[in-house]
Amino acid sequence: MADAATFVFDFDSTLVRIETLEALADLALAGCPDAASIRTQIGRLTDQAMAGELDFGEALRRRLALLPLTREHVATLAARILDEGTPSVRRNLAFFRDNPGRIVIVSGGFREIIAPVAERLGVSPDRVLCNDLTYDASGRVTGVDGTNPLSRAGGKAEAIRGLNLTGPIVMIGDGWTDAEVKLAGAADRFYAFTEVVRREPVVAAADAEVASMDELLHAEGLTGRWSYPRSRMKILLLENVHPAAVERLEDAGYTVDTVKGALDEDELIARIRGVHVLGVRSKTQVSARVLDAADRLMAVAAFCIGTNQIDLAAAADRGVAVFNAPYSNTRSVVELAVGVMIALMRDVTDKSAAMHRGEWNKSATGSRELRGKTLGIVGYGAIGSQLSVLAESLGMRVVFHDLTERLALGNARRLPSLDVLLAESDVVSLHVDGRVENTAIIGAAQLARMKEGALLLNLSRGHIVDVGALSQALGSGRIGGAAVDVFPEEPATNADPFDSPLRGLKNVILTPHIGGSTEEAQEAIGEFAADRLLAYLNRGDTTFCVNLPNVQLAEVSGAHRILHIHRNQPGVLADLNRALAAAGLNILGQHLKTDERTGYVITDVDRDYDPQALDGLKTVAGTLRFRLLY
Ligand SMILES: NC(=O)c1ccc[n+]([C@@H]2O[C@H](COP(=O)([O-])OP(=O)(O)OC[C@H]3O[C@@H](n4cnc5c(N)ncnc54)[C@H](O)[C@@H]3O)[C@@H](O)[C@H]2O)c1
Ligand SMILES: O=C(O)[C@H](O)COP(=O)(O)O
Repeated sequence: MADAATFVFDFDSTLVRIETLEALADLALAGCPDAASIRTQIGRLTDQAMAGELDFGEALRRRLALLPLTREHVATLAARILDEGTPSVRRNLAFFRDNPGRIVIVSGGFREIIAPVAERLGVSPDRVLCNDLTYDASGRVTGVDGTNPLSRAGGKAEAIRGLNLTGPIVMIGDGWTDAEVKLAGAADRFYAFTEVVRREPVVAAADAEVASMDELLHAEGLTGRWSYPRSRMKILLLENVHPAAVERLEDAGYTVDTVKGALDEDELIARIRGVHVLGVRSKTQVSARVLDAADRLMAVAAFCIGTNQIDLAAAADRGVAVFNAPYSNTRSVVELAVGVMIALMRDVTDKSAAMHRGEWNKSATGSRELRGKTLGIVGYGAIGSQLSVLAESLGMRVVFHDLTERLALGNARRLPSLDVLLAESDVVSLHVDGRVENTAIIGAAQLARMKEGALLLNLSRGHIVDVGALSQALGSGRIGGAAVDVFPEEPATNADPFDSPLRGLKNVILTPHIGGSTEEAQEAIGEFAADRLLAYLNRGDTTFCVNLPNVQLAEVSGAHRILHIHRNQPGVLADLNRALAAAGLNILGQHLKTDERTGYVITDVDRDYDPQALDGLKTVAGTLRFRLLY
């Protein structure tokens, strides 16, 4: 049988996330007046050596000579080096511990610092190839043992050859001295390790780049901490999603790309290949065509409330989960609704504009208080019901109409129809969802049923109101004023022009879809939607998913999790369990949830199985998507 590969790891910026010599410099130079300039010189020498521009031995000697380094400094760093482990190395300790005979550490660094890490990883001392510091009688570092090949240029290849290893040798490191090992013929493969630092010449000289231990293990066909390296999973976030989301997703190990504005259908089709998760807000249309062009897509997140811009059924039919952030901007919309109601009642925006033109027009005519007026809320969901509470606290009478049974809060009264509501209300505020059936539910006929001079607010979706009819009703004075935040056609970015029949009309407040655009709401949405995505990607949890059955799941522990999304048709669970049995998988736990369209089965199985056996599960009739998770 062929010998298994030996994995030779560099130390600095590979097994640990620091450059040892720079950390030692920080200790040795504490309180030294020239510290900044010495540190700069050391950093430059390190970079030159790592990029292959300066002989390694020469760079090492020069750097040590610059430092007042003592045995005590070295001991201090050695005592805390275990805290400096590279994140992906720390989560893959099992790989090191399970393969003690297959790991070598090779480094131009120093034995005292490397030894504690080698011990933690289970690498025996004779497989740790590194430099030995020399000290004078007072304990000051004088240099390194010059007989050790690692103190010289090309030393890594020489030291590795000295081990007389059999079988393929895989070198992993971030620096030029690591690339040289393969170039010198002492390794069969070289991976540029870029989790901590990415050096272009090193990547160019490598067989492949790996941004984490997970990617390395995946590339070598080995089992790592995760079933799939997260850094290989691409998340594309459009429409200026809040940085809190980017941070959360990147911290979890995923690769995130961002785009400031929305993309149109063709632009999105051109960008969607290779994307595992797409994040949008209200403007980007995620159509069936887009979903067809997506070859890797697992999930879409609407970093907002509305999901009418996403073809939810088409996504479900492709096993793509869709999430949103249903409550994170509710309060912001409600506050804007209250604000514009008061502004309309007092004609604030027209009066303010006149003042800016130098006109003073002090008058009470047509200005009214909110107190005692009737607010008619159409759509008594999250926003409508919260507006109801605030409006009552301002002294308004509240009536509402909703298609579904909703609990009336406070003294709010449910009305049997939209028409009754329109006839009773001094202010009508629209808070229905953006389903297609709600297109133009407020048109000429409905506006005609409203009280003479009543006000209309639309902070829900643009297509809900026939804006041509509204513009006429406002122009004739039939409607006393309107506040409109959403439009049938909205510009994709701030650089694009805006037009509407509502422009230039008296007592009409137009806002650029900013109902949910507060700092608080955007941050809360970023965090909420990112957390929903992470729960789905990392454990298969579909809580708050808007197009697949919701299943709340704990972290996978001590098992492998098989996620199976299928068309809801008879016999799928039985077929799946037959396939699991045929594959010899031992089921530890199983959940099934269905809706009228789709089924979702989660099966936790014993880890001890032949991975090839899983192929049979993908062929179960009705399968839309299959994923293994651990
Ligand atoms: N302007 C903004 O920036 C902004 C911000 C957030 C949400 N929104 C929009 O606000 C709307 C409401 O959001 P939400 O979180 O309250 O949604 P929600 O789903 O909680 O509530 C919507 C309610 O409308 C009801 N409804 C639907 N169609 C109806 C109809 N024809 N007649 C009567 N009732 C109907 C539903 O039964 C539901 O109770 C959505 O359209 C959302 O996209 C806009
Ligand atoms: O659905 C929403 O939450 C609002 O319409 C806000 O959309 P936005 O994130 O595009 O501002």
